Amino acid sequence: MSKRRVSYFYDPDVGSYTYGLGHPMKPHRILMAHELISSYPSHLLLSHPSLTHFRPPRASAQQMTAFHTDEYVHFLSRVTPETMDELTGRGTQFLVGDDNPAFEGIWEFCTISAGGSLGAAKRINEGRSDIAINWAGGLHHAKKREASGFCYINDIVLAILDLLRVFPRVLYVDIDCHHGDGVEEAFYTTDRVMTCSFHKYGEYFPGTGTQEDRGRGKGRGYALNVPLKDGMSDETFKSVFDPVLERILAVFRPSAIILQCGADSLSGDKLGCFNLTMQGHAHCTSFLRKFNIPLILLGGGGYTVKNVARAWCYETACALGVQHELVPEGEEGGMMPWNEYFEWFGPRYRLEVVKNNMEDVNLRIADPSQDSEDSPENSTHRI
Ligand SMILES: CN1CC(C(=O)N[C@@H](CCCCCC(O)(O)c2ccon2)c2nc(-c3ccccc3F)c[nH]2)C1
Ligand SMILES: [Zn+2]
Repeated sequence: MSKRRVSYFYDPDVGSYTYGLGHPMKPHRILMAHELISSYPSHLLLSHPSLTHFRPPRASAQQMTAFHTDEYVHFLSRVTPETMDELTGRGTQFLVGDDNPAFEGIWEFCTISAGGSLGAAKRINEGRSDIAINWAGGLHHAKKREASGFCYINDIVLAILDLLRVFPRVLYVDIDCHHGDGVEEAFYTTDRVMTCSFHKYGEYFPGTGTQEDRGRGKGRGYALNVPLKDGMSDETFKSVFDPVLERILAVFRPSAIILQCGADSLSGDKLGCFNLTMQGHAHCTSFLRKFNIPLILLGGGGYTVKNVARAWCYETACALGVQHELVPEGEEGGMMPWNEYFEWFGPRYRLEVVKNNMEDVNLRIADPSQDSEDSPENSTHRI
């Protein structure tokens, strides 16, 4: 495991924001991940000699308008729960539907999330880090002029725009259970950014991301969608991830990479429908790290908070190449050190996300005699 210079961006205020009662998105998970990462013995993670820890400067409105409209950014900087209805024309503009509430501190939350990803891009642009991490980033649904899917400011698009000032070609990889539509849309017509998203497709938010969507004009062939079905397992995922990424790296030859590590693709996620273990999810980080191309790791979805913290802690270790000290190879998940949220990890208190026995629908053989409209489920039952 050769060394990598790693930068870790974290703002201790991020965990205090809440989307409101009953909303599945919990910024508190970022705090839990940080507490777990901090709980490992000194030489391991945050005090590892190759890791530099930053509290990133908050992104400014001006930085955000590199992608978003002035009107939308100005709106986000002043909207409150009280003024939301009036300022959005009863939810018809900017914040559509119940997914994207105007919660207390929404503007500060956006500046922290985007500030971390812009800090990461700066470190990579300066050539001072090989890998830069912002678990508060990865908000891939946010659009130019409106919020979507719990995302308000698209920190990923902002970071990629910054990288493009230095690097000729940027690769974006997205392993969130939901299609990375906001990032794909932003770069759909350029050949300087390749977007590659692995996601559940079929009666699932946001509904985009079919294999046929491959980019437009100069960007044709520079958007890649891998639509998947319920129950995706570690083996299935690896069998499609590795060959697709090998080919992209050989043909596109990216000069920088951003990996969105949405953790709702883990087994048992509250909103997800895949069956990845912590190691299966982290395989993407380890796989990409090996190519020694400047790499940014970002967060994303993830709604079973204890498993989000486990995955992002383990992936921080993968970035440093010390994951086998946290979970000895071949052994079951290692007992985790005592930490602020220890009781959340019961009853085994281990650094593990184990798979369940749900069927991997991706393994069903599509029956060619069925017309394509039928979902594989139907054809299997038809006698
Ligand atoms: C009108 N249609 C119904 C809406 C819809 O189905 N939205 C998805 C949104 C799921 C967002 C997933 C976000 C993400 O995980 O991809 C993410 C978040 C940050 O980075 N990535 C959704 N909302 C919820 C939800 C919202 C509020 C309360 C409870 C809920 F279950 C679950 N799933 C749209
Ligand atoms: Zn998601």
